[in-house]
Amino acid sequence: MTIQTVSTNKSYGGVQGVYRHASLATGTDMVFSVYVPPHASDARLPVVWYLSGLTCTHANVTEKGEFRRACAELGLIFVAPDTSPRGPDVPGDANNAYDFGLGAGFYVDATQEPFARNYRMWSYVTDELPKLIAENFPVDVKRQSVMGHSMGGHGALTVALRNPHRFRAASAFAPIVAPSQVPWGIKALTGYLGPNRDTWRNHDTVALIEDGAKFSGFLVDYGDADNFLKEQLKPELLQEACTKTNIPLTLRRQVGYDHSYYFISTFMGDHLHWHAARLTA
Ligand SMILES: N[C@@H](CCC(=O)N[C@@H](CSC=O)C(=O)NCC(=O)O)C(=O)O
Repeated sequence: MTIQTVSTNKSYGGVQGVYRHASLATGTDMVFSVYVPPHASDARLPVVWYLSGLTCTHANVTEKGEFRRACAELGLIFVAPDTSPRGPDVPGDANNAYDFGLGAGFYVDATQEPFARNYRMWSYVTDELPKLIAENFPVDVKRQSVMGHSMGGHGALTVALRNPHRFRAASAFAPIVAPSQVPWGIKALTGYLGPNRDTWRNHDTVALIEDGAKFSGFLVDYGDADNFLKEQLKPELLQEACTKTNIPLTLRRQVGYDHSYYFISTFMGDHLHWHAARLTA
């Protein structure tokens, strides 16, 4: 599997790169970013996966996430994939809405037409891209963790719950925790997976926990001035599910913060320290 370098820039002594490759999973070219901190030439470093939210490409967190200083200090590789396949032949939302189709892959493998061929973001982020990263960057695959924002927070939590032995830590900023119960998720899961709600449970954090999935613990931050909090995010449902099943959850209400990258970048350092503590233990 070959990758093409789009750009590299030195930052905090490491290298921020953007790369393109032909994805077998999605049948399209995909672009992702990787920050590699300064390291000894023979070192293998822990890797943090960051899954982005609706409307994002790799670029949003890369340009606004303010993760590089902490990653350089802590010796963490930071990988940011795109959120959907893209290209002239890739179908999107019928009305060009921002919450389905392009930029809104929801980290599932679609089974419904016309999305099933390209919208395979679950396979992409859990299988194809990890192999590509392992082949091309100095990662220690035994030390991986995952984090995300909003739709990407949903992705991070579901990826962790379904792969508890691969990921040593998982955290989220303002995640969608119960997509089966909120408008963004109902639209996406119906469109990609069809109307049978049984098939949605594997892609719903609260449902996965109710069905017995376990994880060592989560760190979740949300802002109490987030416009999406009450209708789409519902962190109280995650709290209830974790309490019932004894999954450790650090759920923090951040006063005055909204849904934006001003919020994410404020707490990014906290999350990376939390990940590093678990990745280097
Ligand atoms: N355009 C929409 C809101 C879109 C939005 O807020 N996207 C968030 C993620 S939301 C959940 O997944 C985001 O990260 N945007 C990119 C950014 O750089 O801020 C609307 O107007 O309501």
